[in-house]
This record gives sequence, structure tokens and C-alpha cells, in this order.
Amino acid sequence: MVKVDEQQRTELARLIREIAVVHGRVTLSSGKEADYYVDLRRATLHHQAAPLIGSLLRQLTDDWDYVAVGGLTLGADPVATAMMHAEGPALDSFVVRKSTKAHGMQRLIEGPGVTGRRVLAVEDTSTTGGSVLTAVEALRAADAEIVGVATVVDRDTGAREAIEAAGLPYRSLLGLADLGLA
Ligand SMILES: O=P(O)(O)OC[C@H]1O[C@H](OP(=O)(O)OP(=O)(O)O)[C@H](O)[C@@H]1O
Ligand SMILES: O=C(O)c1cc(=O)[nH]c(=O)[nH]1
Repeated sequence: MVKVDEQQRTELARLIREIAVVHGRVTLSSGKEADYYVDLRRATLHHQAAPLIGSLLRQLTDDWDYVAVGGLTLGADPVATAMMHAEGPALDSFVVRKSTKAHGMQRLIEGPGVTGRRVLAVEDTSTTGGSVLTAVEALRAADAEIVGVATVVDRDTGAREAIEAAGLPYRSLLGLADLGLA
């Protein structure tokens, strides 16, 4: 079982509760409705929370061997950048676009390149897992070797099952109980 620094994890949970948990009726990316939203961008783009996210996700995936990290834009982007800048072995990042760029290099996956490389797919919040699985599909089409999926907050609404059904291991840093939402 991989261990992360509990003091850092507790501090991140406290910050996310304070700055990113929003109560109220909301429509989610999947079209489903919910009574709360974890607006993770408020944390992944926060000066104190972002370095914690980078460090903790590296710790959470310490036993996985990968050289690049990224996921579907926009939620995954600051997560991957935080990991790239966190202490540890050299790590590239990449961005999977929602559609191929129509001009320039016309790429779907931006960055130094993922073909034939071991990569980690990340996400800020996982609800159905649909977004990160879109990234997984693009990475597989590009012949990247995906070692697993990691997310900051898991809402416990089927993402794990969907990702594992796609043949990938899945880990999350924080769950609903950590955020006072269980
Ligand atoms: O597990 P899922 O059901 O896919 O839901 C989670 C996704 O929803 C949010 O992104 P959103 O679709 O709102 O788009 P954005 O990243 O462009 O803000 C979030 O950043 C995740 O990517
Ligand atoms: O499912 C989503 O769209 C979603 C849920 C959530 O809590 N946070 C988020 O950014 N997206």
C-alpha cells in the first residue's frame, strides 16, 4: 500500500474544503445533477494547494513507472503541471485536447510526445470517469503505454469501476469523507 504524507494530505483537504467545496444544486459534466460541486480549479490553480497536489500525487503513484503526466484539458492541466514541477525524477507533461486543433500542427495531444512512452493519466475530480477515459482513448490511439489513472478528488460515483473496467488501476488522493461530504 502506497503511503502519502498525512500532514500534507490533511492540509490539502482543509484547503479544498475551505476554497473549493460549493453547496447547492448543480449540473455536472456528465449531465447528472448533484447537491454540491468540488470546484477543483480553485485549488489546482491556488498558490498553496497546487504544490501540495503535485507532491502528493507523486507520492501516491511512487511505485508506478512513468515519464509523462497529463489528461483531458482543462481540469487535468494544472494537476499535471504541478506534478511536473514537484520534487522527484524528471517528468514531462501533456495536454489532451477535446478536439484536434484545426491549424498549426493539428495535434490532439500537445507536449513533447507520448508515443511509446510510459504515461500517467490524471484528473482533478472524477465523477463518471468519462473525461479521463476520453484522454485514455486518445493516449491509446497515440500508442502511449498508460500505467494508471490518478485523481485529486473522487466523488465515489462510478469512476473507479469505469476506469478499472478499461483495464487501468485507479487511485485518488481524497474522497468525500475527507471533504466532509460523505
Ligand atoms: O468524471 P467526469 O464525469 O468526466 O467528470 C469530471 C470532469 O468534469 C470536470 O470537467 P468539465 O467537463 O467541467 O470541463 P473542464 O475541465 O473543461 O472545466 C472536471 O474537471 C473533470 O474533468
Ligand atoms: O462531475 C463534474 O462535472 C464535476 C464534479 C465536481 O465536483 N467537480 C468538478 O469540477 N466537476
